[in-house]
Amino acid sequence: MTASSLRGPSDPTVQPVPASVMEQVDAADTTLSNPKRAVVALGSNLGNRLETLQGAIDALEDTPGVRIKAVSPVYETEPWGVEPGSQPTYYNAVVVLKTTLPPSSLLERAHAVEEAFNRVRDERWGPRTLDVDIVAYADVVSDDPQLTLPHPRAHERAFVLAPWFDIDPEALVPGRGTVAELLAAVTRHGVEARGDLELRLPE
Ligand SMILES: Nc1ncnc2c1ncn2[C@@H]1O[C@H](COP(=O)(O)OP(=O)(O)OP(=O)(O)O)[C@@H](O)[C@H]1O
Ligand SMILES: Nc1nc2c(c(=O)[nH]1)N=C(CO)CN2
Repeated sequence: MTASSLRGPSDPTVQPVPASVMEQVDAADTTLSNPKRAVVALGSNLGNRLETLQGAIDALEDTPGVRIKAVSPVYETEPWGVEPGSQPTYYNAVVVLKTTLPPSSLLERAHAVEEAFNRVRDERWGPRTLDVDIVAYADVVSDDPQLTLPHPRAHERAFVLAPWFDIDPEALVPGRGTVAELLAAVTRHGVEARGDLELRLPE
């Protein structure tokens, strides 16, 4: 549907469509014909971590309007933001995908995938079977607390930047700089590549 097909001035029973609604309709049209690139970070520190990360990748790929384009190596990482030794280590990975979903729908899907893997939300940065964060969506910058883009802490997390750099060394964090320079500025202590483990790109 285009803006002009909705406006139809010849029918007097048709109410004018507010400009804000038309902007949303046009934006959705543009997204549908022009898939956007998004970067999603995955983490798990409870249960079978590798199986859970693979399950999350497969579930994302099973989403209408989502195609996974690249899957990073697996990193084993010390829990960030909590007392050292207070939680099991994480497995972390990053995927790059193309999507026709708008950012809010991609987040909804991310939450549904977390729930499918029995994610419990209690304490902040508590241990979890699965965390699915939207790291970046095209070049969108937003401070909406429901969906802040890029992710407000991604630029300071080696467990996000290192796997992201591996699959897209030229990547930019909108408003922050290149992944390469951000990665050079953070400590990689406690962030180890697990070359013996592998996540598959869905077929
Ligand atoms: N870019 C984003 N990706 C995922 N969630 C986000 C994002 N920006 C804001 N949020 C909001 O953050 C809320 C808390 O998310 P979550 O429980 O995954 O946080 P967390 O993983 O414990 O911590 P962190 O946000 O530091 O990774 C979500 O309900 C979501 O609405
Ligand atoms: N190493 C590591 N630490 C974390 C992680 C994570 O994925 N990996 N996720 C968190 C909340 O999103 C908090 N701390």
